[in-house]
Amino acid sequence: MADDGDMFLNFEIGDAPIKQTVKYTGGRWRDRVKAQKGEKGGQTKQDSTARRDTGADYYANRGAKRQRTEDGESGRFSKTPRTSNPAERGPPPPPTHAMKTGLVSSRLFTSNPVPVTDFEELPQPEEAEPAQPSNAPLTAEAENFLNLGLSRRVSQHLATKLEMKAPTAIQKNTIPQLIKEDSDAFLQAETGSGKTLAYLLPIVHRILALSHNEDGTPKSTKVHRNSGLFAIILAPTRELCKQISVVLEKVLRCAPWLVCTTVIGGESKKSEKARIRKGVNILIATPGRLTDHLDNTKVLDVGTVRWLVLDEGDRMMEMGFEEDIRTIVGKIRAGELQKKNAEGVVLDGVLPSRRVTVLCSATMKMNVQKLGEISLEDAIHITASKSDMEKDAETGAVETAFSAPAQLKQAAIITPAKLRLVTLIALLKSTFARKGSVMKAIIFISCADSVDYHFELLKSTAPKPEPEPKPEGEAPTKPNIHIESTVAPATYITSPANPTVMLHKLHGSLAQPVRSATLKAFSECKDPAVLITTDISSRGLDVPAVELVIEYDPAFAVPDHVHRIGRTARAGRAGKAVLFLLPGSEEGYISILPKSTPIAPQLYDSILQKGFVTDINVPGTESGILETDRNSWASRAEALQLHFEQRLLAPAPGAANATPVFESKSEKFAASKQGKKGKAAAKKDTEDKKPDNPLLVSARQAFRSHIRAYATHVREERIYFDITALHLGHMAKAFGLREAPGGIGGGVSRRTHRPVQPGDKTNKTSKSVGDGTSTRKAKKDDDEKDYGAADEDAGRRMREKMKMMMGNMASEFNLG
Ligand SMILES: Nc1ncnc2c1ncn2[C@@H]1O[C@H](COP(=O)(O)OP(=O)(O)OP(=O)(O)O)[C@@H](O)[C@H]1O
Repeated sequence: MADDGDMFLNFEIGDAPIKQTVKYTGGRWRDRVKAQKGEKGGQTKQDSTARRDTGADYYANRGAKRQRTEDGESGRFSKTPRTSNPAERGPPPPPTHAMKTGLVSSRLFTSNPVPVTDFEELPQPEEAEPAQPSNAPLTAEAENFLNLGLSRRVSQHLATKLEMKAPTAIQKNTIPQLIKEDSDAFLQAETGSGKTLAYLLPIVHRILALSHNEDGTPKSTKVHRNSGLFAIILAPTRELCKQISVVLEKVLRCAPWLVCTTVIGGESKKSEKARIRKGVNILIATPGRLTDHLDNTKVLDVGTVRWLVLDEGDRMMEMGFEEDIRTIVGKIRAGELQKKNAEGVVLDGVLPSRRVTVLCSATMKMNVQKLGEISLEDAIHITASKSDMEKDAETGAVETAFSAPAQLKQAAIITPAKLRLVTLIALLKSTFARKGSVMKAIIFISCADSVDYHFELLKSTAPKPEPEPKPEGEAPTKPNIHIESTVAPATYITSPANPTVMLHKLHGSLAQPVRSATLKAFSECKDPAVLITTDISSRGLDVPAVELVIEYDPAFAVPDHVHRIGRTARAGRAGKAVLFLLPGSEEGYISILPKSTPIAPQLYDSILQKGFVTDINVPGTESGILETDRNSWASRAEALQLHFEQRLLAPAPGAANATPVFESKSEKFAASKQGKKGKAAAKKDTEDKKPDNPLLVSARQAFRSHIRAYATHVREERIYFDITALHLGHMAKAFGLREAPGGIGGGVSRRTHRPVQPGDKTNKTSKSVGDGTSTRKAKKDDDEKDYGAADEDAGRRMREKMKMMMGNMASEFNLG
């Protein structure tokens, strides 16, 4: 679409926050007065958090009129420069190539909202004392596993084979309790503090005690895989189940006669059933799948089950597993507790004489209390700090505070919506600027569509290199088909010093083999690696080399934020978490985040400066680098944005005669206006629409899902994430779109409308998914929100916003 200033005036205002006061400076004075009057009648005083920038940013000297005509956003900023203007931090860069050629539809650095944070007043991050790790193992001198009551066999195995000489604080407090007592327990400790082993080790120790004495000598009783199912561990995601299973398998190498297995869906129930039938002592399962087996396959005898562990209990409740958990708890409790197993081995006395439930989480939401009511009886609250536990025991109340690991460095980047994408790339570029500086990073994004889009946008478009020929007689290595669409080089964020960075994507709409293979590829990647993901990866995921977590979209609730950032700084290691926030009300969110050290808000410009200090690699171009006529970071940022926008508008093969797909009503309007100028011009424009570029389709879909997701922040936090204050036009820019596409407020289900991506579950829109479980179940085994009909409240609010926007747009058109 041509960059018609007038047209943009109309369209951009339509995307603006509803609360914003619009000042009209273009057109005839009569129209201006009329519009201003109309505006006064309909709007309250402008919210300070939605203030517009002066438009002076980098181009202060260029005059308001010129800006208006060039960026088409006239009338929405005052003429007084503001102090937080980045231009004051250095000389304003001259017009870039993109600006001169007129190819920029709306400039990145103008008309951005101004942060409310006074950055001058803030202490510099480096001033803060480095904190001592709070989730690290204790020193071997202070404590060891043997002293906690674990058998010599297990303790030695931990020390020699797993290189764990001393327990962590939560392990120190949990292990003796679960070995000696048969009461229910609620384990609450920071992310990465070793809760998994805290509950696994006492279980293994006690099962082992059926057949072995304390000193490791065997008893006359033999225990093997058919001796009974003794423990069931439930976790919300398949990934987490697999991870727990891997940890348990490592521990069980000291007792290879004991067997654990997983039932998690994603593979045939028949094969799961066969595995259970062969005999299993510890079962790890997702609630939906376990209920299915208990209800339908009847192979599980729960009479010998002594432990039920609910790992990440609050997440399971959040995902709608309440009914399944009730069923599981009910079925386990209903069956008679067998004092002896089928072979006559006496279980009571060695194993708990009652059924023990262990609830486990780093955070606690209200729904955990509900879960506690369903599953726990007189539970003891175990935390990492003895004094907290004593306080709880005294008061009879459970302390709800939770914290991030003390050594985790946290920062917030205040970035206007338009600059989000380039700032993200700049951050990644500077992160991976040197080889070996950071090995792995995770980027959290609110929804699967947006993950798909950002992966497609950032991955290399260059054809895959041919595999190196093998010596004669040697079979060629087979490429892993499961990761073909989820792992690719990330050219844009590489540098000459660090030429290979691998990009990965993971979300709940991918088929299970793809999910497992991608996670494995990310964990085992020897090159620096980035994982773009949804909250599917926020819980429990333990990839030790993750040094950076980026919350590109803030979490939907503070506890989720704690879990996300907890993917780094695990078991005493260092880590950094960076949160992207929009200027304005989102900045207030920092005040409610748990932090051991202050979260340092930073303005985006320093990130851009650092990231775009060198050329940007661009896949598929002749020179291999992004060309700008000036070597300034600002011009690189603009050129990169333009490059993305052009990639989106590039014609898809054979699309010239296709029916145009308009991004929004305003685009349609533009086309019809063109029509008035002449049919030939209109036809050309129509052909220029490049309708079927899959990246453009993906960008629109990602944008829509993003906006819907934005509306689903928990109620208490919506004062910071106010959908009505969101500038849709600016946000569209962060998706490489020139303006916001329509169709946001329809309340349609993301899953049914999402374009199918390679590697996606094949029949997710049909009733039956994969192995015959219902769609409802398949959804529940996934761990993402469905931003569709389910969130009627969000849909309603979006519809209201769209209605008001449309109203605004219509009145704006009258000005033209
Ligand atoms: N005693 C120990 N010594 C050394 N490393 C340990 C010890 N216990 C656990 N770890 C390591 O700490 C890491 C985190 O453990 P784990 O995944 O159990 O944490 P968590 O508390 O469950 O975290 P989250 O709440 O995020 O799920 C793992 O890599 C694990 O191997």
